[in-house]
Amino acid sequence: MFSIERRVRRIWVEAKPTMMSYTLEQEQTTKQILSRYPNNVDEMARQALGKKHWLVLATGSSINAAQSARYYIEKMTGAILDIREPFHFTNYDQLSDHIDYIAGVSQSGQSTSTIGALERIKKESGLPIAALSSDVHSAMSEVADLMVDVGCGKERVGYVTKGFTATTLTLMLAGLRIADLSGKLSSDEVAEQINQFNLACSSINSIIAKTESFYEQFKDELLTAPKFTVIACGPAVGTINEFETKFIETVRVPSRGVELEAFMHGPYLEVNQEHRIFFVETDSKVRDRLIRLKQYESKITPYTYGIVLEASSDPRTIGLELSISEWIAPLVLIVPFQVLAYHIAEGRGNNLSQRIYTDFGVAMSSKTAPGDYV
Ligand SMILES: O=P(O)(O)OC[C@H]1O[C@](O)(CO)[C@@H](O)[C@@H]1O
Repeated sequence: MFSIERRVRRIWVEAKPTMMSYTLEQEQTTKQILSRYPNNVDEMARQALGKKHWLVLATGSSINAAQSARYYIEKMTGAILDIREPFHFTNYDQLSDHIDYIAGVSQSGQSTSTIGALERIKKESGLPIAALSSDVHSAMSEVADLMVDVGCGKERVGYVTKGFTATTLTLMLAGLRIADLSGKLSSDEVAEQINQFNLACSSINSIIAKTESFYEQFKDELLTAPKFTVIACGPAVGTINEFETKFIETVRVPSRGVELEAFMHGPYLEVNQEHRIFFVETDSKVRDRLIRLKQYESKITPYTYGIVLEASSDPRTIGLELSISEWIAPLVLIVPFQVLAYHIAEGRGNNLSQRIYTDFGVAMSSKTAPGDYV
C-alpha cells in the first residue's frame, strides 16, 4: 500500500471518491474548518449566546456527531443539550417551555424527519433555529433562520466519514466561540483549546496509518467476527454510536456500541468466546472501571482490543499518542472505526462502491431528493 501522504495526494486525480478517499480527506478538511475559526461559527455563537437549553434534532451520523460534540459544548457554554431523533420528536414529544434554542443538523440538508421537526417548531414557537449542513442551499434552509456550513462540501458516498468529523468539529467550535464571546474563557484558554483542536486534526493521517497496520495484524480475527461490541463512557458515547452506524452500514454484521455502565445491566450476559470487543479509553474519571471491565471480559473472549489516547505497547491496542482532553477526543476517536469499517467490509467482500437499495430514500420519503451519489 502507498504511504498515507501519497494516497492523500492521489485523491485529487481519482475520478470516483470512495468512503476511504473521504476518510483520507479528513485531516485536510478539519484543518481548513479550524483555520476559519471564529468566522465560520460566529453567527451561530451570537445567536446561541446566553441560551440555556438547546434542543438538537438530527438522525443517523448527524445525531452521532451531535452526541460527540455535546459534552464539549455543555462544558464550554453551561447550556444543556437535549438531543433527539426528529421523527419521534415530531410525532410524540412535547416542546418543553425550557427550550430556548433549536439546532437542526443534517449533512445533506435533505432528511425529511429533521426538516419536519424544524417545521413543527417554527409553527409552534418563535424560537431561533440554526441548521447545520454541508449544503447551505439544501431543503433544510427553507425552515432555518440561520444556515451554518459545516465546511466539508458534499460527500458523494452513502457511508459518511468526513461529514461526521466536519459536523462534530463545527459544533464544538460553536461551543468554543460562545465561551469566548461570553468571557467564560480567557484568550489564553481559547488559544489552548485551539491548540488541542490543531493537535487532534493534525493526527488524523497518523491514526489512519496506525489503524491500517493494526488491521493487517488482526485481519483474520476481524474478518471472521460474528459480532462487534464497542464500550466507552462520557463524550465517547457519541463515538460508539457512530461506530455502530458505520459498521451496520458497511460491515453488515451485528454491531453495537454500549455505554460502560449500561453494558453491566444485560449486555454482559451475551458475551461468549467469539465476541470481538473494543474498549475506548480516554482520561475519564471512570477509566478504572472501564479497565476492570476489559480485564474481566478478556477472560471470556481472547478477542478484546483497545483504543487509547496515549501511546501503547500492547499490540491489541491502538495508541493514538495524542495529548487532548476527553471532551475533544470524540473528534478523532471515530477515525479507527471508519478505517476498520472500510477494510473489514471490503475484506468480507462487501463492495462499498456498489450501491444497494438505491430506491429506498424515495420509496420511504426519508429524503427530499435522491442521494447525489457517485
Ligand atoms: O445527515 P443527514 O443528511 O440528515 O443524513 C442522516 C443519515 O441518513 C443517511 O443519509 C442515510 O439515509 C446517512 O448516511 C446519514 O447518516
